[in-house]
Amino acid sequence: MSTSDTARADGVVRIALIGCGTVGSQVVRLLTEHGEDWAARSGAQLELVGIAVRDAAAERDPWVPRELLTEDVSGLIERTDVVVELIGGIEPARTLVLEALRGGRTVVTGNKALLAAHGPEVHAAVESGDADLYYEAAVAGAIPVVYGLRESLAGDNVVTVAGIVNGTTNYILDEMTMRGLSFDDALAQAQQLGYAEADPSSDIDGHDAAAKAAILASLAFHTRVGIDDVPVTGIRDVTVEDVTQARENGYVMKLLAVARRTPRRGRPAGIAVRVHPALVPETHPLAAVHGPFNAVVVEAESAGRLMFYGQGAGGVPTASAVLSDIVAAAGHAIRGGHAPRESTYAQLPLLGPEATPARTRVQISLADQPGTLAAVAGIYGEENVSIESVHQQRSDEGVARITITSHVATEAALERTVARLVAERSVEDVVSVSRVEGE
Ligand SMILES: NC(=O)C1=CN([C@@H]2O[C@H](COP(=O)(O)OP(=O)(O)OC[C@H]3O[C@@H](n4cnc5c(N)ncnc54)[C@H](O)[C@@H]3O)[C@@H](O)[C@H]2O)C=CC1
Ligand SMILES: N[C@@H](CC=O)C(=O)O
Ligand code: NA
Repeated sequence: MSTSDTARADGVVRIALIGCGTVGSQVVRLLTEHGEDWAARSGAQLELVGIAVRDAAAERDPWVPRELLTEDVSGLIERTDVVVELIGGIEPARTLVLEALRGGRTVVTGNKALLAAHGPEVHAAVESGDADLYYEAAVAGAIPVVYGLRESLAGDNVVTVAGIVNGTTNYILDEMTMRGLSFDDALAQAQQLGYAEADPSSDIDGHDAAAKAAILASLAFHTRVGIDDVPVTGIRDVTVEDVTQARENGYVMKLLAVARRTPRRGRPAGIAVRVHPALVPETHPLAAVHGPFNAVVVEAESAGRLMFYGQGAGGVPTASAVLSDIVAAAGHAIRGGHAPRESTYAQLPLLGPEATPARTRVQISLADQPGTLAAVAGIYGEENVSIESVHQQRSDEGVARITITSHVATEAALERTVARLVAERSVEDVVSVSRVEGE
């Protein structure tokens, strides 16, 4: 008898929770507080049969039933239909998720690190075990963007996905921009509020956003994209001066995950996925995303532009996404049917820097003499980078501060341009190089 046969026989879907931290504890609360609603919506009685923890004696939130705590994870998995993995990280999460799926148990997880690093293995286990995999919480917390791409946009062709998908870094950049807080103080607050990963360097260095970008790109473009396919720059080097100056010039600095499909403006077919800080015009909807909030803008051929906005981090909002997956899984266990499987039929190639579209805003200090600006413009021209605007801020003691904003060029051409600016004799300093997105 398979696990869903058992569930169908008695109408009870047995749930194992692995990990009872920021998100897991809220899942326990919501499961117990609103059990009647979940039963009515899924047609199943949801029974939390155990909570696997590392230390059963540790202090817990008052609503966590102590009698359900166990340190025997495998023993717990064997007794259940749906396994909710909320420990995070690669091991032992990978082994436990594979064990559950191969045993025919549906898995609900918020673990983007695991999915982005071991997606093929996890999805293969889904196929082998005839169970389902749900991961709404893995990308942008409460925002139903996994559902949106996997189900709502299954009848469309996505062209671009661009968003703020890490609450911690958005909180930090926002506090630096709006309140002038230092990076360290803003990070400490984000940790206290439960937004940051157990190891916050994965937020700050962009790896959490890169994992989410890989998952979003895989869903959007029906192509397998892993975390190693995503070039990433985090926000560790962003200073209060950078964000302040951006603001003075009509931009807001955001850590963006961007995934684009070409052909676009005559470039070859493929996809480019990136995570990096970028200047967004203050009139763009992403500029208005404050605090730990996330937003994902999707452009699709027929639907046009869609924007998903909401809370991307924090125990309670993330638990909402986990609960929606649990209710869907329970409904399928009782009534039949499956969640959509991994779709990778398109297998579009990943574009390198020579084919990846990008724009930059470069600030240089330039000797204020005849012909120096022409030399700089010549470098842009020779590298086939079209200049959108040139702005001279001031000229002190024979040195002019110039800001050059490019049109869309390739990443490689922009990198060559900057390297040549650094080597150009009349350029005293390349003060900053920022990506520009969203125009
Ligand atoms: N906190 C957030 O805002 C969000 C978190 N997520 C994801 O949800 C998952 C959980 O995140 P959090 O609750 O924030 O993490 P957390 O660090 O607060 O909780 C994880 C819990 O798992 C426990 N644990 C670790 N290894 C274990 C093991 N072998 N057996 C049993 N328990 C074990 C830890 O002791 C801890 O209590 C992660 O994959 C994370 O990326 C996703 C979206 C938002
Ligand atoms: N650490 C993450 C939490 C959810 O994924 C974030 O800050 O967004
Ligand atoms: Na989500």
